[in-house]
Amino acid sequence: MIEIEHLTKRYGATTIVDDVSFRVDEGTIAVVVGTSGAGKSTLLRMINRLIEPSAGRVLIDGQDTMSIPEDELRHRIGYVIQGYGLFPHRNVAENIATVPRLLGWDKGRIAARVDELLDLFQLDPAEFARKFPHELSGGQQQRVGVARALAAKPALLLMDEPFGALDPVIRSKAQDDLLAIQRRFGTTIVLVTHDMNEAFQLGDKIAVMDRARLLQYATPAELLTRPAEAFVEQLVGTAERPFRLLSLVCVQEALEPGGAEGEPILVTDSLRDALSRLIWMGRDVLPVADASGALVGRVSVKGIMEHGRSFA
Ligand SMILES: Nc1ncnc2c1ncn2[C@@H]1O[C@H](COP(=O)(O)OP(=O)(O)OP(=O)(O)O)[C@@H](O)[C@H]1O
Repeated sequence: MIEIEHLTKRYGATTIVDDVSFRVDEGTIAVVVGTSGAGKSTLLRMINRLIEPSAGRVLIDGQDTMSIPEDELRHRIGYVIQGYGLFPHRNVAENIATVPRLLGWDKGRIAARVDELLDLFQLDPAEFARKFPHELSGGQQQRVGVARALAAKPALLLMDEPFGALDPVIRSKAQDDLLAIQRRFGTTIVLVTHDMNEAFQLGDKIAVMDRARLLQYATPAELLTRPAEAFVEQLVGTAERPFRLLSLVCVQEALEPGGAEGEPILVTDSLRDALSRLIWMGRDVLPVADASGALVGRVSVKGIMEHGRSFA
């Protein structure tokens, strides 16, 4: 668990981060959103002490980061930035091995971890381990950057606009991959983004910042249904509200008995996906299947609409 308490950064008379407090539970993702210059990156960098706070403190599993030597802290906290920050003269395997090497892992253990991560990020070790960053696409560099940050199994991963440079298709895949890997390793993540869709897709909790202050820290559903201030409401986008809410609910929640014609949708898909498919196919009902492919019922436009109205 990470606890941010009254964290503040001042440069001269200007306050960049103003008395920000929130808590990130173990194995969850907190996303920090807000306008440009709101202080998001500064907040993130105070967590691993790349920037020293003017006031306040950060606790990792109850331990004050000020009491942890800086190099140890950087090993315990992975850090991914836009542009990936890969070492240009080191190949992919060497890049990923950076922190395990500093920690003195033996060669066999490092090699096994590098292969495991390359596999996980769908980069064939035989093809990619010896390549240099300039020989990779942007999406591949991004994956190597995240793999490197995860190499020594950090307790916490900080990500500053990690997908900012990717095109929309690769970006969406990178977000899905991050979620899958995060669920697998149980990594705690704090991620900064400009992109509200990304915040809603990834965040267990979302922190909204504006002009150095934290306006609200809440689950995506709370942010949509109970915005603390007009600014939050505006940022979330009132027109998008029902669709964002539907994207947070599984088909399971609106499952009805009975069958229907056509290709089934999964119980774990979102109601937004289901509605989109229903509209596109010009149908009123779709069959629903579970992970094994067995039909378990159906979902209807009417049922989804009723669900959507219950949010209001
Ligand atoms: N070393 C510094 N000295 C003075 N002001 C600074 C310094 N570093 C950052 N700032 C200012 O602090 C404010 C917040 O910067 P920060 O990068 O944290 O914002 P941000 O929310 O991450 O912005 P963006 O989304 O545009 O990256 C900005 O107005 C910036 O100009």
